[in-house]
Amino acid sequence: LSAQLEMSSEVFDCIVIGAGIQGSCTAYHLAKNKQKTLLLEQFVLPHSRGSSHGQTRVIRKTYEEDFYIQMMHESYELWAQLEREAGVELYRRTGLLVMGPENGKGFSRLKATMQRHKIPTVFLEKQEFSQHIPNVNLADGNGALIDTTAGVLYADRALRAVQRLFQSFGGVIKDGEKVIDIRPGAEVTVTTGSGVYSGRSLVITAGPWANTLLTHTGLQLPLKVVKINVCYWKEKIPGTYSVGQSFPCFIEMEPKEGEYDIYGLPSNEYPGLMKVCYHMGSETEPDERDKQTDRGDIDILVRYVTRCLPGLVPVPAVVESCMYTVTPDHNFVLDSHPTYGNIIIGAGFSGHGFKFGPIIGKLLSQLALGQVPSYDLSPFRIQRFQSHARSSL
Ligand SMILES: Cc1cc2nc3c(=O)[nH]c(=O)nc-3n(C[C@H](O)[C@H](O)[C@H](O)COP(=O)(O)OP(=O)(O)OC[C@H]3O[C@@H](n4cnc5c(N)ncnc54)[C@H](O)[C@@H]3O)c2cc1C
Ligand SMILES: O=C(O)[C@@H]1CCCCN1
Repeated sequence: LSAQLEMSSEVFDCIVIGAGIQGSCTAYHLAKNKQKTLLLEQFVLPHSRGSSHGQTRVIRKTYEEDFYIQMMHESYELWAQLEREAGVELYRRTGLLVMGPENGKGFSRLKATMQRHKIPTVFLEKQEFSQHIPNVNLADGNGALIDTTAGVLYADRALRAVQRLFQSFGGVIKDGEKVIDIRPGAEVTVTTGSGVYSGRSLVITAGPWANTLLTHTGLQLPLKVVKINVCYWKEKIPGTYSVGQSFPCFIEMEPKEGEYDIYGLPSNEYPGLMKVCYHMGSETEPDERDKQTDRGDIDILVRYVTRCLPGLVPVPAVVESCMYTVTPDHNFVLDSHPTYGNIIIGAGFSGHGFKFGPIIGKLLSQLALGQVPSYDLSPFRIQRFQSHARSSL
């Protein structure tokens, strides 16, 4: 068999494993910087088995942490640049409505951060809420604000555009090639089902499969993979919550129905259906995703839709599947390997990484090139997990 393997004699400047949004954006930045780059993907592209598929994602600056807001300023610029380079629309501005307990820690912190960073925000008083946002019930004691710069990213379209641009800069994509071995060294050797490749540096952006690949490098991260039921709900009157009616995306912080946020996007990609999801799911093996049939999150959503979104039929009409790879603090992992400096890791995007794709790609490419990253990456270091045994998840 080994004689049949393609023994690549050329050495790449960099090999990227995983063609989700993070790996594709990293490969794009590397190729644009004239690095000879190979992007390896286990499945035939496009596929819907990881975390980056589906039509839409929320983009927002609405974060409690300063470091995410700072990165999002540049990420918006980089998305706009990608739109220009690819000649396609990737972003649609809708605004983002955030509702949460007025005096709760999360909502107060969010409000303060938005004001401090001067993000264009409208604060809605209880009495004017229904005039601005019809067909939504604001819970007693909840405050509401709108980040007017937020919107929707066309995810599938964005992924294709970034991969195409990467190829236009001379990058090589090999899909349907699962990496089965990694040999660290000054030149890292990567073996797939049909080839052996070497690179001066390696970036691992394998989404839910991060720990499977990291096994080959003697490292395990405290990551929990969960299956998300992506629920679409039918509008009783078509268009009630539609992007055409200027209905915004929304996040309900600390909902009465569950421990985690509930969020939604205006009806758009499937006319007459609005996407409303729970920001957590049940643990799964990435290769056996659909063995996970827990519907506890859907029960939470049914109660929420009944209480807050009276214009929707409170039974999901369409349920798609996606996975989150969650770290204990829900912050990303952006770091070099603790033992092998030329192996770079982007992982644990915890269900909120898509909007950061272009800036994460830039940061991971800087790490791969041995450059000083343009943001302080201390919130994303592997070292922060030292006190976390895997079992503490
Ligand atoms: C339902 C849902 C809603 C979300 N909503 C938002 C949102 O509104 N806004 C937002 O910003 N983010 C959101 N996110 C999060 C965002 O989509 C993810 O953070 C992001 O897609 C993660 O990308 P990734 O490249 O790390 O992972 P992935 O897309 O999973 O990519 C990893 C790739 O690596 C490949 N791979 C793995 N192992 C190997 C191997 N051995 N050999 C070769 N290839 C391999 C996989 O096949 C896969 O293609 C959401 C996620 C989900 C699931
Ligand atoms: O990243 C986001 O914006 C979405 C909505 C909120 C929860 C996480 N996923």
